[in-house]
Amino acid sequence: MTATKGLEGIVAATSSISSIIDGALTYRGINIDELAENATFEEVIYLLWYGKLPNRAELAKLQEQLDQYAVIPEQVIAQIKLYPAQTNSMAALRTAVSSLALYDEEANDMSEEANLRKAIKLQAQLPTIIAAYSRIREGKDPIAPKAGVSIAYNFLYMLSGNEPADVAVKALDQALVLHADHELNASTFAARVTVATLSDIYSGVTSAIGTLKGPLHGGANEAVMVMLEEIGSFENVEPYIQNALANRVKIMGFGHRVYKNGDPRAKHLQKMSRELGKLNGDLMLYEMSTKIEELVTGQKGLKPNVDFYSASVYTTLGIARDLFTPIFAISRVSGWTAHILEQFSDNRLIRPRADYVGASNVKYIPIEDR
Ligand SMILES: CC(=O)SCCNC(=O)CCNC(=O)[C@H](O)C(C)(C)COP(=O)(O)OP(=O)(O)OC[C@H]1O[C@@H](n2cnc3c(N)ncnc32)[C@H](O)[C@@H]1OP(=O)(O)O
Ligand SMILES: O=C([O-])CC(=O)C(=O)O
Repeated sequence: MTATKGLEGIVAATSSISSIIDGALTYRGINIDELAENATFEEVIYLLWYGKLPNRAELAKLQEQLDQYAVIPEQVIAQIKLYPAQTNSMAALRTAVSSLALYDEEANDMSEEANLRKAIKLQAQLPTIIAAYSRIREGKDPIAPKAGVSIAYNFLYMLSGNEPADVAVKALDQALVLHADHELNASTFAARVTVATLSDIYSGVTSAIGTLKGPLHGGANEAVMVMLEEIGSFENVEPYIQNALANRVKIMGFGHRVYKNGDPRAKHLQKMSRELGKLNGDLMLYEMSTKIEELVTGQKGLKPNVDFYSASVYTTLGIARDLFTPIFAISRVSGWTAHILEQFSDNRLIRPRADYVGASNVKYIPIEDR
């Protein structure tokens, strides 16, 4: 038995949810470019869960269900109020999502209907949790979700209490479409491993949130913003990046395990970053980002991934840096739950082997002789 470090190139599941073939990403067979240009996030959620685009009645029913479940239990709000002031936003989300299960009577009901209902609840409640966490730490009261509006609208509304601008809602909605699913990425794999033991869907999503948090995965969008802030000016891009590359420092938001010729989602976020920058009358972050891309791609051949331009997009939308990865989770919970439902539908325990490289034939030494 020989191990493949990081399971690179290993096919570990069959799935009909999303594919990456020859550098092209599809959700249920539909190219991401078409979805990014035309679909709403709610249509994508339906597509991922049910395998087809919804008609008007089906979409209206999903909207009704999301409205019905968007309010989070009072006890979860009360717990968020007790989190220490400096709590990491993804740790807060992970803890709050785990505690949702405590107040859901059907948390351990493994029937298909209950699992689908819990997927809808999770999708509806993640934005409410993150917005509540954001307001509570600012010393403000959480704002209740509105009915009849999109997840993108509701999230921006619950953050500020103001009606969000159409352009902001549209940009966030497109970002949510682009982040919704991505084959067997690390957090989705973690979710599938968890539920393949026949553990519950809340446990699966909690595992996934913990996995998305890391800077080699979803945490990279926040790390990109940290880098942009450290660089601070367009003039400083070149010396900063040259120094980082010379010292073999990883440039956040570049490279990908699967895409070697570029992430098809990045161009949409780049375009959004430029358009929002123009509208705001401030293209500095966009221009710094394109300069970083020119240098990193030119010298290392590494291309930007989905996390790179999302940093300037979210900042231009006025969103706090540490909410970037939680926003990724608002989107990706649609994919995680689709994969969890798929795993349940044809389950087998996921239990690979390890190539043992430790010592052998070692004798036990009594404690007094050590
Ligand atoms: C939504 C997402 O999860 S997208 C990914 C988000 N993560 C990031 O943006 C973090 C930065 N990128 C990375 O760390 C990596 O490219 C990963 C984690 C995405 C992919 O990792 P892997 O497939 O394991 O590639 P690995 O880290 O082995 O890199 C291969 C080579 O490219 C280099 N490399 C890869 N990414 C980068 C980078 N961002 N900056 C500089 N060098 C890099 C590595 O140093 C390595 O070089 P070497 O062979 O000379 O040692
Ligand atoms: O697929 C991956 O390894 C990471 C990624 O881009 C994603 O999860 O969107």
